[in-house]
Amino acid sequence: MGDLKIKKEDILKALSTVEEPDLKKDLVTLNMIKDIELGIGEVRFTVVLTTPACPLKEKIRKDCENAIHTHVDNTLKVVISMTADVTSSRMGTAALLPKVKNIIAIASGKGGVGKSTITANIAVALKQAGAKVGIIDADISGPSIPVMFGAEGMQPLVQEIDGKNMIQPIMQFGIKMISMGFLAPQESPVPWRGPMMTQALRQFFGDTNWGELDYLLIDLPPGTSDIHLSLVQLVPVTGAVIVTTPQKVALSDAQKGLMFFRQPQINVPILGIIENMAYFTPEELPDNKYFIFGKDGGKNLAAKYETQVLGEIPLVQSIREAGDEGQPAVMSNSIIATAFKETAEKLARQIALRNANQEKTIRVEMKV
Ligand SMILES: Nc1ncnc2c1ncn2[C@@H]1O[C@H](COP(=O)(O)OP(=O)(O)OP(=O)(O)O)[C@@H](O)[C@H]1O
Repeated sequence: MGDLKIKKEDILKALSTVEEPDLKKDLVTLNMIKDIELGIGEVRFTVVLTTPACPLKEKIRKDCENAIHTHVDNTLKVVISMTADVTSSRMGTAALLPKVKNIIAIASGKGGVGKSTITANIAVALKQAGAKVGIIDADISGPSIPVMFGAEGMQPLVQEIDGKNMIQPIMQFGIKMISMGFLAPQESPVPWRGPMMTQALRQFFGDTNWGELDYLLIDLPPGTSDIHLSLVQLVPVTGAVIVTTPQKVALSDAQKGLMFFRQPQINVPILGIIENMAYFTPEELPDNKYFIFGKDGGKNLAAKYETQVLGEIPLVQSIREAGDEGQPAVMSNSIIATAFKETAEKLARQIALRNANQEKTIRVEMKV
């Protein structure tokens, strides 16, 4: 029977047998256990995860419960609170946006493969999991984010903060966002030159009041452009996600996009590939899959470049409709929502892993 003889040390000892499946260290060493409280016949504690969108949440919870039942007392009631403190790739040293923990570039080779759709849905999925999320629509000359969030015509306020005029991002569905679509009339025929686009991007980072964010997603224009170069020069980017369809032409362009980030002078890690329009499915018959753009293209690309597929999103009419109506499809209650949520979880996991590895590298460098 669980009673007062049980000590916090017994609980910690039991929990030190539970391994974080990705980080391959135990939860106590990783400092993930907080606020242990012992009551009569029960123990309560908090597990602090590296992301609220942790796909292994339930496994970790079960493993903790089993460890206490095995090593302490099998009649003890175990009450676990799960919270998250998102790890940062930026180690608090960044001059620009020091309170933004992770900056994620969402890129594609070819246009129209669904990059903005993926950005919008991943952002909502991360927010739904409990993360603080922002989006920069870096497609300066062809912004889609305002439409996808039903935010067309909204105009950001400008507020003076510490003597500097700062743009307040638009807040829609709990996500902060900025886009040229909020700042300039979209019918304008004026062509954007490279330096003007770079200047706009600079403003999105430096003159916008982002506050604290766990994930800032950057919806890049298709291909590789001045904007891509400006992005990596402006801020240390945590990692890039490549969106592609399984089609041959899209894949060869995706490959170029991927190689851009891998160049030694750019050196942005690839977090994974999202295959969009992986197959067509009529929503009422989800088991019927038609591979109209080809099959396994994303998988093969991931294998060739030693990265992973974060998700395979089907081509479904309601995804297009949701985009046009300004309510990302992940907000509906459907199998599509699940596909986006799982993709967001896999991405969050890769970010946490990348940050853990970076920490290791820094520690090793410091020892030398
Ligand atoms: N999985 C999907 N199922 C159905 N429609 C989709 C899907 N993904 C994207 N679409 C639709 O395809 C069109 C293009 O998508 P989107 O604007 O996201 O592409 P993009 O890669 O950002 O384009 P670009 O970079 O050229 O602006 C949109 O109308 C969108 O609603």
